[in-house]
Amino acid sequence: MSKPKILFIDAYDSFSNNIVSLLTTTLQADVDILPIDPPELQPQAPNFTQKLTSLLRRYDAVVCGPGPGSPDLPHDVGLMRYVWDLEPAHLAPVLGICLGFQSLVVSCGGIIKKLKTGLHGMIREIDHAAEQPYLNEGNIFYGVPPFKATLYHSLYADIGQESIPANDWTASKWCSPAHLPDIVPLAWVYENRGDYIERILMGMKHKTRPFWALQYHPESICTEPTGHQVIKNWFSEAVRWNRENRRPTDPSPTSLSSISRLPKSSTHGAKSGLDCNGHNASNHFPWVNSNSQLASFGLNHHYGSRTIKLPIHIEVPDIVEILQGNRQDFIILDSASAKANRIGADVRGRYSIIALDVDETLKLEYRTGDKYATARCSRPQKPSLGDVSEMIHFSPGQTIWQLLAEFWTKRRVTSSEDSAPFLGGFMGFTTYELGLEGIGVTAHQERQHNRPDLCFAWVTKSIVIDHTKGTLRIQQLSPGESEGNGWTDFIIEKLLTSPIWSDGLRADFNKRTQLNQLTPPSTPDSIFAKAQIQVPDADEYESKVRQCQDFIASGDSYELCLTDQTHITRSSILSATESCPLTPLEPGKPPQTPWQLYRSLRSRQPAPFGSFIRLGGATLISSSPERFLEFSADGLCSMRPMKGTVRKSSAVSTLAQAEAILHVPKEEAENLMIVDLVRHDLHGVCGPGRVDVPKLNIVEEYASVFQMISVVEGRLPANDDDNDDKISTKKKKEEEEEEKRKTGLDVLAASLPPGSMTGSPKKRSCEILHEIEGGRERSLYSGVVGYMDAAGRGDWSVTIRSLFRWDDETRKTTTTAANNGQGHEQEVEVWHIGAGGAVTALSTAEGERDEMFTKLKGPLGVFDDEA
Ligand SMILES: C=C(O[C@@H]1C=C(C(=O)O)C=C[C@H]1O)C(=O)O
Ligand SMILES: NC(=O)CC[C@H](N)C(=O)O
Repeated sequence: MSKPKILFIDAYDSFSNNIVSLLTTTLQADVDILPIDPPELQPQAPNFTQKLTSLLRRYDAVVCGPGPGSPDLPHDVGLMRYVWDLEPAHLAPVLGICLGFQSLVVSCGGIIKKLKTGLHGMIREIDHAAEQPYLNEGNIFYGVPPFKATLYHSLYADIGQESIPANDWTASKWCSPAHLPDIVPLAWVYENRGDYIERILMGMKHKTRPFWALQYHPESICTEPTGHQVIKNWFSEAVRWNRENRRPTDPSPTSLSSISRLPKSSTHGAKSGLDCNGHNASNHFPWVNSNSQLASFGLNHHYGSRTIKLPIHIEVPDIVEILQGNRQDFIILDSASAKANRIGADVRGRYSIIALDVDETLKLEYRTGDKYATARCSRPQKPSLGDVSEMIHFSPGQTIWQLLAEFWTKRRVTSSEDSAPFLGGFMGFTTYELGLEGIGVTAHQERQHNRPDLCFAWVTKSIVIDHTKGTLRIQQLSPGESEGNGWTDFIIEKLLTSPIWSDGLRADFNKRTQLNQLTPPSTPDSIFAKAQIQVPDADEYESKVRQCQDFIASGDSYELCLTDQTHITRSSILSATESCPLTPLEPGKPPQTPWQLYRSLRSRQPAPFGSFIRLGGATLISSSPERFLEFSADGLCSMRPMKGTVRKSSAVSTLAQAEAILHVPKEEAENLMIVDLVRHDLHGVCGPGRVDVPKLNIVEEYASVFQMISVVEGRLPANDDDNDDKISTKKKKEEEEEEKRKTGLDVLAASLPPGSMTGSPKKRSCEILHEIEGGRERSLYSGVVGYMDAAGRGDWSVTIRSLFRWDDETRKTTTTAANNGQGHEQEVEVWHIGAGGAVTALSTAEGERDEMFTKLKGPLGVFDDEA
């Protein structure tokens, strides 16, 4: 028997791929995905109905999915509302889910209203018609054991349920209301609102047509699997209806180009040669294979390394200070919390990675909206020749991700069993705005700058520190097998003979005197004293929280990660072209140089994903606790969304106390919403049935806060996977070839911006946040930082709890000296710190304001820290 075919109509929800996965795995079906507003199927077009019916005929059944907004707004439901009203001869069996459910209710004459308080990520016992034989005909809940399900909605169906007296409820709850004869209720949830019980319709069927619908989310990780029986029952009913009504079907594949598939289901009708980012596989970048000076950078390199013991007193910045004076660019991924975690099983941030000689490496840069990327490299050996740069033009359909993938794949190096997590390869950052471009949100005003949204350096010389083993590995990718050796010996010699290596106490003294000489001599301390700090206005922030809650109440979002930025303006220590002095902290003085700010932040707030980055005109100093995505060369992708924050205090100082605060429905729901969103992102690249949640809502301890995290894992389709579709055509082979190429980079590209920084559904939430946050760029904040190495592995953190500045954001101001009243001109630099938190229906404005200021406190504190 051929596989069932289902059409899923997607209303731009961040849970859609989870539903497609559920349908594919529980029904062994092929599921095609069609957005609610495909350009080829416009309701105003003259032959729309005919086109729609001929499309539906190709499927055994249709699912109308969840989504932001209201079923009363045509723009929010698009195509959905037309499937209910087709002529009887053209009907197809349909299952509506959430927004799809509400759309069916509206088509039957029901009214949609706002719940007293939205129920997002709330898990409730479903009261369903399991024992109603008289409803047996089409009762998809019949015989289903009790189960709990996750809800994600602000709106509900009013079918007159409130007017039924309590003592009539049991007898009437499964009866069609007299004024809405087409609606047969099949399931309810009862929500205790304190002074009354709200009755919320959770399931229905249409009296005469083949339509069923669920208000809850059957695909959520917290909906009990017992509930999956409802999906099976629905599909049996759909098949029965098709058979009994001799519904005409059309086995030919559709030619609609808006239709897509998750990877690894069978191939009919899927886009050929296009991956999740719309790359066309056959449309390669000629630049990558050209022999231009930059395109051949790092090709045919071999790996060499030497490992030495790391003395206990040596820290990551010490190593950089020994090896990297007088440089402009830096990339340091610093697990500053690792030392604290050395005892015990917690290996978050086990490694630190220092890129060496970043000035001399190749950098690839891209700015959103551009149709090209730039490769650049400086020539320190021949400074008179200046920097080299090449423009790499995109042809239609090409993206920066494809360029990176091609460049990366050509530089593959195999790793041995005991290799470091990073051998060399890409390291860098992306901005929040790069992520917005990927999901089609491009509402930003004309940009007043020319900064890159992505800057990756191809790092060939690096150091990996294993904090658990206490070792340091010096490694190089170099053209000849043994060419690296001389260099690694030289670096080891330099480390071992440096004064601080062998003698911790003496070294500390030496380090200070030695490096003090690097401090620009002409910088009077008074200049630094007055940093102007502009923090968000507390009342305004609270009012923004309330605006978010209005959008949540109207059904436009389920959760919004609201953020704001603090700006610190102070006299400039570093101009764009200058090297970055590695000045140590000076006792009794606040940090001045970027390096001192980094040293200060890492000791104030040691974090597993800290970093110091100077690249592409940006300086980023981060103490991020949040891993975004880690992937292995063989396709295991692990994401670690973080939601739920408690500040450490005398009242909350132990893990048990924090757990008591965080294991409450509000916090768990916030985290669950992002877990389901991340599952969707991963399903989109890994395919149906390939995503699991090994950890849900685990509380972890950090330097100044406790955080709740979850772990979501996806397995990319492997090369040798069985495809149960037996049809072997040339086209299928090509598609399989294409899918084989999926790597962690595809997951990275498909998952930005990080869901924990947007809220859900991602696209609509980002549009709303853009409006509420005043259209300002978040820039590096809410982007990601990390690496993907030459062996195919990667690790990325979310850029939070950090400060950043751009070299081009300096200006001249005139200041008046206090002692003589004279004005003098000086250059100022501006640092930015983003902070925020997830707003839900259950948030309070004061609570969110406090959370934002708590998160701001750590990074902001470095400006008046005294070493
Ligand atoms: C928005 C921030 O943090 C995000 C929001 C969190 C929350 O709402 O609990 C937790 C971690 C981050 O994903 C921030 O640090 O500025
Ligand atoms: N998940 C959904 O489909 C939600 C539907 C609708 N936007 C609501 O909030 O009620």
